[in-house]
Amino acid sequence: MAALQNLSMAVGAAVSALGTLMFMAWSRYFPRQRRRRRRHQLEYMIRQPEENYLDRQILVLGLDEAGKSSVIHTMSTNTIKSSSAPTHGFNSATIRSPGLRIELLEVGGSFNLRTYWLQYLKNAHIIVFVVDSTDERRLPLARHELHRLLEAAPQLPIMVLANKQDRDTALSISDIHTGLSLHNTASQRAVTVLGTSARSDGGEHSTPLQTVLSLLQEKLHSVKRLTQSAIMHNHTDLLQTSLETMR
Ligand SMILES: Nc1nc2c(ncn2[C@@H]2O[C@H](COP(=O)(O)OP(=O)(O)OP(=O)(O)O)[C@@H](O)[C@H]2O)c(=O)[nH]1
Ligand SMILES: [Mg+2]
Repeated sequence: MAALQNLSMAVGAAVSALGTLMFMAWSRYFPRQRRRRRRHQLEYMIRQPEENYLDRQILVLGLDEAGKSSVIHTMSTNTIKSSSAPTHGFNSATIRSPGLRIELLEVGGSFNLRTYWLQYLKNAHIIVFVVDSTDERRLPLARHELHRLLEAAPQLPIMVLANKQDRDTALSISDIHTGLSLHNTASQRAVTVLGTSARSDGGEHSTPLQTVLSLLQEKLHSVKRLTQSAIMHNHTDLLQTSLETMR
């Protein structure tokens, strides 16, 4: 009888120890699961706005001294820079606006760097081609470089900025348009030419750079990017079939 009593006490103690262990395991495991779930929800909420952005790139090209860095500075900071050093390589700034994260990327305009321009077309959504309106002597060279881009990527929108309109010696927008032979472009899309100044408001023939930025933002909501195979020289026949959507 005593042996039976001892056995039932031992079984009772074992059951209670097991119950305690199971309770401890349960209470440790579930709060951790809940914490993990809450952390995932939080991470998702933090990531959400990023996922709603469209990443867009504006490729800013043009001859050396045209004013590319100055234009990028004014657009991205809404301030005027009194001087600017030549870009040895590239230079960039990021602008955020509702639904867009825009990278303004300049590749320097010196002779050596111009040979690399075409390599940057594949990531661009729009080209902004900056021309020094006071540099009449090099307007034919600017035309040559611009038409090289137009031929390499006929589908890519291009906006030309006739910059330095604040200067007395600046050519008019219509002179720049003619000097760049834009009426001769075989490309299907019209190339917009806007007068600008990165130094001041540029007077009555200028479009403020913040207005230019708004126009670009509008365009960037709808543009597509070209695939690598669409960036070619003299093989425009394949271009029609090589467009891909961004998302
Ligand atoms: N008056 C005037 N000067 C300008 C304007 N934009 C740029 N500049 C000046 O022109 C010079 C060249 O400007 P940058 O912005 O460095 O030219 P860039 O096209 O970036 O030149 P690279 O980097 O060498 O290819 C600098 O001294 C600028 O201050 C403008 O709208 N008006
Ligand atoms: Mg520069």
